[in-house]
Amino acid sequence: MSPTESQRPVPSPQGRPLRVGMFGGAFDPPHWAHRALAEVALTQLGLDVLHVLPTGHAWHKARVLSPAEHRLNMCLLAFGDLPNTRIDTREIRREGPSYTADTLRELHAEYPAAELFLVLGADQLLAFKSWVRWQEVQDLATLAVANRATNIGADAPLEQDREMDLSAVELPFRRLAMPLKNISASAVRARVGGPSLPEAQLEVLVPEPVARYISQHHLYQNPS
Ligand SMILES: Nc1ncnc2c1ncn2[C@@H]1O[C@H](COP(=O)(O)OP(=O)(O)OP(=O)(O)O)[C@@H](O)[C@H]1O
Ligand SMILES: O=C(O)c1ccc[n+]([C@@H]2O[C@H](COP(=O)([O-])O)[C@@H](O)[C@H]2O)c1
Repeated sequence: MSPTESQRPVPSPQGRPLRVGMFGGAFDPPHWAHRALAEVALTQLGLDVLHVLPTGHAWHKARVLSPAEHRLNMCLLAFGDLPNTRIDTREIRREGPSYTADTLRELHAEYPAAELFLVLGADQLLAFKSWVRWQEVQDLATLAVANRATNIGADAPLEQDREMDLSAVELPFRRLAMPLKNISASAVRARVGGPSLPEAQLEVLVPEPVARYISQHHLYQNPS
């Protein structure tokens, strides 16, 4: 099955509502922690389908994202072989900012009887109340959250293992159990843009086909 979104309906399971996940991100580039998060969401939430959505216009990010075409191609390479996973291009085709509330509303219309899950990392849970129409997001989907190491800057050492503190979060959310992976896309971009890095070293941070794509397309030579 082609991993890009298809109009083919997801078969209805017997005796329970369909379980549909949404996992959005800049994916600039997609890295191993993104892939691990998609995998634990699929298995721990028992998803019938997971929509992976590269962001279009990320209103909340200060930097300009790499062209959507590259981020989409890298998502196909990073997630394309996962079962029940569709790389969904609607946000990169949408005019204007990517608001998760709009995407979830569309998914709700497409899967009217389904249980929706929004898959995210702890940093985004902590920022959740800054999201546009976050109450609507919460009404439409269960937040499914993996923890993240506290030190996620570009210079973070890979072995950092302190979890973000979610104890003050008053919103209901479901935890996903995932070993901490101190990887961020910022760190990947910084490493590629730093002193020359063999492709093999990049594979510690991103799946091998993504590492090859980054190198073939000379991405992140001038990190921001
Ligand atoms: N190491 C990680 N552990 C857990 N969740 C993560 C991790 N990296 C990213 N995520 C989650 O994946 C989603 C998409 O993240 P995004 O594409 O912005 O990657 P990022 O590594 O945070 O990027 P950047 O460093 O450019 O801000 C978000 O919900 C984010 O919280
Ligand atoms: O809808 C919003 O206002 C909103 C604000 C911040 C982040 N999001 C979404 O959260 C997802 C992860 O964001 P990020 O910044 O970690 O790539 C991605 O799908 C974003 O579009 C959405």
